[in-house]
Amino acid sequence: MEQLRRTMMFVPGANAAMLRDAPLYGADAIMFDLEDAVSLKEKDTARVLVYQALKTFDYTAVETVVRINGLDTVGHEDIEAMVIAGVNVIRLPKTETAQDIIAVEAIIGEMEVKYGIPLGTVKMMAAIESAEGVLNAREIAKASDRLIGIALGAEDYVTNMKTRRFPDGQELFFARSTILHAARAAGIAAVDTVYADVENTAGFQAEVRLIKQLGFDGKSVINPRQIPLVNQIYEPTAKEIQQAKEVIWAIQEAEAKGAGVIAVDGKMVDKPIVERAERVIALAKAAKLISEEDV
Ligand SMILES: CC(C)(COP(=O)(O)OP(=O)(O)OC[C@H]1O[C@@H](n2cnc3c(N)ncnc32)[C@H](O)[C@@H]1OP(=O)(O)O)[C@@H](O)C(=O)NCCC(=O)NCCSC(=O)C[C@@](O)(CC(=O)O)C(=O)O
Ligand SMILES: [Mg+2]
Repeated sequence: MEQLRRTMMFVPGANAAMLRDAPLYGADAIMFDLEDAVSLKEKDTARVLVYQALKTFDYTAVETVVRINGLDTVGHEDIEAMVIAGVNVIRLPKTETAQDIIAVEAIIGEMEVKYGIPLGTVKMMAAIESAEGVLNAREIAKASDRLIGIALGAEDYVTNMKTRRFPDGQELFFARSTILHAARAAGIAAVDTVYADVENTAGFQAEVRLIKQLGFDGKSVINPRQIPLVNQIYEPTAKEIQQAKEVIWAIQEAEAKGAGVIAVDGKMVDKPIVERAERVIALAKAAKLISEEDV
């Protein structure tokens, strides 16, 4: 079954109530934050709270991700606690080089051996948040078999680029395109950045439509209100599902007859079009819009 990564909700690690309620809002993944949403004096508290939350609450309906601190601060302690707690994915912020990934991977592996967890259980994500990271995106995306995706961290990125975020997102076009290409070349997910203005629904929807058009798998979000807005834009429509089914039925019929290229509704259907139709069906099944037996 296709793993949906339309919405990855940041949850500040030191906020106990948010940790408890986070799985109730329908995000595909919850990203517990030990990094920038946690003040320096709360780093240890947040680590303990997230550890306890992972051990106590029922997060089986979501993918669990923890954004750790860098290895130059308390990242090592974060990794150890999260591997024991059974997190699905560790996200490294501010990734600049493939070596950053290799260093974190080595610690995860060491912890899995130390605590008797099968090697390779804990997956990784890399957030790219600087010019250096964007320029190295290709090597970063291929640095480890544990990587399930790479993400853009645009607030840090625009700061590094000596600009700010604008409504049309032009300042992010190179970074988004580069990260997407790196992810696709490595066969992993591409996750877009947060949208800070929680009250601006129209601006948020416009950004989600743009990143879907570019090809991102989904977006990091910071507030439960943003989740249905993303999911709704990402969900295949009834018309798209019907068209996808017709393409698949037509190609199945053509193959049975030994035909090559065919037409559906006057439009040529070939291999890439069939692949896209199959993806629509896979996404519709993962979102439970149609049953597993359908098509
Ligand atoms: C934005 C706001 C303050 C608004 O507060 P408000 O109070 O107005 O929200 P309301 O809508 O009124 O809340 C209604 C109910 O939902 C609950 N609720 C809200 N948010 C929830 C949530 N996230 N998780 C669970 N529960 C939640 C709330 O507790 C309440 O529950 P209840 O009282 O029971 O009704 C709040 O959302 C919030 O703190 N967000 C997280 C911010 C954060 O994590 N930032 C760090 C990550 S970005 C970064 O670091 C940049 C980056 O690195 C990114 C990259 O790399 O991509 C880069 O460089 O770009
Ligand atoms: Mg950041």
